Amino acid sequence: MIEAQGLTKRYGKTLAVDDLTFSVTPGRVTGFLGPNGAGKSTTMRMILGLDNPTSGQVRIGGKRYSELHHPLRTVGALLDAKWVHPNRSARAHLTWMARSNKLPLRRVDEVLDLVGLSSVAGKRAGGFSLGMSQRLGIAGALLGDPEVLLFDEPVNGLDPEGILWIRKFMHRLADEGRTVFVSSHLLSEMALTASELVVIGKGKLISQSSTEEFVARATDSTVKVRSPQLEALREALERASAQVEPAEDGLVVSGMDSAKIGEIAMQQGAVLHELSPQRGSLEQAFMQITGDSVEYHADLEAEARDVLAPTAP
Ligand SMILES: Nc1ncnc2c1ncn2[C@@H]1O[C@H](COP(=O)(O)OP(=O)(O)OP(=O)(O)O)[C@@H](O)[C@H]1O
Repeated sequence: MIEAQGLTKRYGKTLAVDDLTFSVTPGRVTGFLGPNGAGKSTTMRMILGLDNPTSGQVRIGGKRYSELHHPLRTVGALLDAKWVHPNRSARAHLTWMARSNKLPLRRVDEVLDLVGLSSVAGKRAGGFSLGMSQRLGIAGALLGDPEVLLFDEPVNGLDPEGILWIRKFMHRLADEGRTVFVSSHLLSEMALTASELVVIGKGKLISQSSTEEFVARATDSTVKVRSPQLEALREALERASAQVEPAEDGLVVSGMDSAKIGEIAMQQGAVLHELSPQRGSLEQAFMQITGDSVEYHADLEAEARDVLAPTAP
């Protein structure tokens, strides 16, 4: 469990983190979402005691980082995958970490196996691809078998296979009952990875909710309906104050949920061939919620375009 209370960090004139209050619970992946420069890394550094808050506090399992007796057994983190000494092998790097933190050396081979690096354990980390470096970073985070894990932009720059691996691995860690907090500016990625979202912009909390709620709250949900008795159904829905638009082979209904639409269809004796809620994307949700902030809006629009754009042939 991570709990931030009024967490604030000022660097000179820059208010990097502004009165953040949120909590991250065990057993699920919580996404920490916001555009570049929103304050995600600064928040993570404060959670890990690498930076002191200007005001407010953050606790892990009820304690400040500096109060933890065995920090690596409580919280593991991947902040920058490339900080490993390039001439050290993966195994030598993890052994050094285990020794300096008084962790059992048998754990080194266990974590190498967990992240699938056993076969390259003796190779120089400097020759690793980004994906392998991320795995090594994750192995380091897992050395102390901690309950709480923090990952800062873990999929940045990875190929689709690497992204999928990280996503599955995070789900697995959460399924083991751990607290998994992962930052990203990739909105689509977070929709697939996280079931809970802490969303920030300009250092401030925009929302904390389930990913589903975040999208549902911020986008207009509609329901697609197909029926052989379309006209009669359309009239009945309009009489019940739903907004109805024609679609290619049916209707798109807003202002009414699918349960109510199904009841009205039954009363009309209309057969339903389709009754499917259409959800907006996380991108739309973020745009809507942060729409009043021109700076972020532009930034996010560009990001959403990058995320969603098909790659050029
Ligand atoms: N050590 C520092 N000194 C001065 N300003 C800083 C420092 N660290 C961060 N900042 C500023 O604080 C703000 C938040 O930065 P931070 O790196 O936490 O954002 P972020 O959401 O992690 O973005 P990114 O994904 O680009 O890293 C930015 O305006 C940044 O320039």
